[in-house]
Amino acid sequence: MADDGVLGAELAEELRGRRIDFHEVPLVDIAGLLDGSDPQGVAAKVAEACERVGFLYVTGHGVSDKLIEAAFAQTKALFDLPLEAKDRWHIRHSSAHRGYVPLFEENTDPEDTADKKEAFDLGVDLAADDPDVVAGKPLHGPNTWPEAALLPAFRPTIEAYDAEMRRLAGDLLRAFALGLELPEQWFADKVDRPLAQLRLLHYPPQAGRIERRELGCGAHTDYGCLTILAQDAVGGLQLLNSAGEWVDAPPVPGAFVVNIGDQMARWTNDRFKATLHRVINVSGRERYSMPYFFDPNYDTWVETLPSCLAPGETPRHAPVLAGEWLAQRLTATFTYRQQPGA
Ligand SMILES: O=C(O)CCC(=O)C(=O)O
Ligand SMILES: [Fe+2]
Repeated sequence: MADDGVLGAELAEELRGRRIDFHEVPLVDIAGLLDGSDPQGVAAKVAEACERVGFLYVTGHGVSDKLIEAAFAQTKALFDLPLEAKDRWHIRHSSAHRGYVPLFEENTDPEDTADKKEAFDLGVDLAADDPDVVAGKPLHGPNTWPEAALLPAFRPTIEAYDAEMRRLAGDLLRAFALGLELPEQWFADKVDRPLAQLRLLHYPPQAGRIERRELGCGAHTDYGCLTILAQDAVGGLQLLNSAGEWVDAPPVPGAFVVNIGDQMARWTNDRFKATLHRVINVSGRERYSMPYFFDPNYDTWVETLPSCLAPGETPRHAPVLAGEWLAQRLTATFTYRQQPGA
């Protein structure tokens, strides 16, 4: 528990219906899914965690420690650059929501003022002549890359890490499908041109009494299918449990934090839970994290899965077009997207 006493009550109120029962975040080793020895057994554990908590730690994921460390090192090197350099890659210059996001640009919780974190946002790197890019499809386009002369290892390292995240997201979706009594590949054609976002995040240390406007990341649920988070050893991620208490999700060496986003909750009629979480860095140290948000293809309709409806039960959510949902959530939380002409 790391509650400052200022925030809990107010933030808990608006999400009362979504609170769930959990006292700790389960840890699931998914090696038996990856090597094919026990996909059903892994899927059952993953689904249980998604149903009860909406968050799990994942080990046995096959991503090398070296690659994770290298990606963190590049993340730190990027944020260590002077603001004038980072501002050249400001996200407002991108037609596809890619690039540098300064402190307080983003506001994940509309009850707050803004987030005390800086970010660098990447996505599926599409060429300028890609038909969807030419057609101006929202969120489709090229990444913004720092000049190679400044950070030579940044692009190759981050591209390698991004590829591993995409692979792992596909593996987790196979587990989700099996856990939801669907064919293992059920999600595959809905996510083969995904609106995946890799974000590199930096949270400066916070001290003293922390006001709502100065949370590292305000209370929110994620917007997509699933999130794979690498966090450094500093800590600061909290989840809201069923009793309205914020509980810590501390770093576990070698494990990713995986959580369910809004679209998977909608798909499953809330059988899989999109759980509120936030970040407050009271460690006195710089904190870095790398969440990978895996969202379906822009044109995928997310509507209640028949396998998630009991006889006589009706869907709780209207169908949404995945890309429109994501674009709306981003516009609601990023100041630059709300400017005229953005
Ligand atoms: O930095 C973290 O630990 C989590 C960040 C997060 O929840 C998000 O970016 O959606
Ligand atoms: Fe999040």
